[in-house]
Amino acid sequence: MYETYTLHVAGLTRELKKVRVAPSLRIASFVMLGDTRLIERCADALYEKIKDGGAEILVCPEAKGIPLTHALAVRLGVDYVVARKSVKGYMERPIVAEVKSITTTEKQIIVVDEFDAEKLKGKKVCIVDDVVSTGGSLASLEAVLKKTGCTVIGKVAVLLEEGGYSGEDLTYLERLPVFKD
Ligand SMILES: Nc1ncnc2[nH]cnc12
Repeated sequence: MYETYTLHVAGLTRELKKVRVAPSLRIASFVMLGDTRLIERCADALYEKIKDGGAEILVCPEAKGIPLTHALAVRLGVDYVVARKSVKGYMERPIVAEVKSITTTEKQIIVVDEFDAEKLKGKKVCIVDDVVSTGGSLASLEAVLKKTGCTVIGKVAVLLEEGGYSGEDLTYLERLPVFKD
């Protein structure tokens, strides 16, 4: 049996499973994939916070934040790019950076290919993610984006997890604790 953490976000309540990610660290697992009501409500709430920010395109790291990014992009009337976590066979001249993550022990990468880089070039970009924890994915994504010639004008997430990222430059809805036991 799992213990749970009760999350209140965007007017909804969800029970998150506490899962162990290290010998003395459990996180409350936040998976919004497939939860249509939660995705839509969070997109509404984030839209209200960033609608006047001037974003011309959104970027999200795959995978859990993709439906949220789609919902937010529709509200803003813009397109989005999904930064992938592996180099695909069809990618031309991929731009790659390494990622350090709280949930994954293996080495991870983040990658945008030339086709997506072209969409981003010269644009005002807002990065979207479901949870920001250590900020590792954000930092790697920003390193990749720098090489595409776009300008990151904002960063948004549903949750800021107590994982080391200051959150000063992040627009988010709620904070999420971690459990050191
Ligand atoms: N609490 C969490 N739930 C799901 N994914 C995460 N990534 C980092 N922290 C997370």
